[in-house]
Amino acid sequence: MTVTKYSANGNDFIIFIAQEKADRSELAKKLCHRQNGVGADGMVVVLPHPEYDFEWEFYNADGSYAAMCGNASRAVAHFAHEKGISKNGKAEFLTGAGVIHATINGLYVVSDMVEPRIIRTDIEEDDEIWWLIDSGVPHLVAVRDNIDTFDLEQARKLREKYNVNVNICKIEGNTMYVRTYERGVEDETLACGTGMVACFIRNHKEGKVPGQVKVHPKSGDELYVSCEEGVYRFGGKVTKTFIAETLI
Ligand SMILES: N[C@H](CCC[C@H](N)C(=O)O)C(=O)O
Repeated sequence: MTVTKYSANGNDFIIFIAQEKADRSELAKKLCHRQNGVGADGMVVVLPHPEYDFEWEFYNADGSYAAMCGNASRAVAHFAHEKGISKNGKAEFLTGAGVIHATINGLYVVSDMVEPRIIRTDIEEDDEIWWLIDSGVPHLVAVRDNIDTFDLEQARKLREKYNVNVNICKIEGNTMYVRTYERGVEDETLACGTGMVACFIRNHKEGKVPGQVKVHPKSGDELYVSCEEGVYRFGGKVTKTFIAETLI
């Protein structure tokens, strides 16, 4: 089977087209395995849809299904556009969290995120306040002055306790820095789109940042997140890295 590999600022994905929905958890585990497979943080299956350009299935590297993935939404929009599945610089597709509208301009892709939900703003863990925000998938967000260190043991505990992705972030002027421990990868990733959006939502709601910020994830790449007329938008470059014929 031919698969295409993308990196969205270090968050990497295997993408392929299928005609039928299926439980592809085992396949995702195999293909995402860093040594025995192609290696990726997640796997996206592009499926036909009667109303939208396509529908997707998204799986984390551990085979778990997730409703949404911000970085994969940008990568798959570019993939679909290049394949002619979507046209005119736009892609409109159905995810587990709702319909995503993406705009493709060369390698720069912007996804309009689904309506987020601020679930809790009062979670106290280890003497700091975390917000629980669903930006397509659930995220805990803490804001710190310094994110040079990220205690992954603490992140793992919080991930298990709340079944979420765990983010720490800091602000410097109109620039936000984000580090994310990702559910389903069970480690820190180099970027997490819904995590960057969740961090922006907290800081924007707390009046700490304007309506658009530059964001640097762990990879150091530069992306942006904005809130325009109530729509949370997330943009950055994507890179198509490989086309591979799978033998497993
Ligand atoms: N690990 C997430 C899904 C992928 C999110 C992330 N890769 C993104 O870019 O939004 C979860 O299971 O909730």
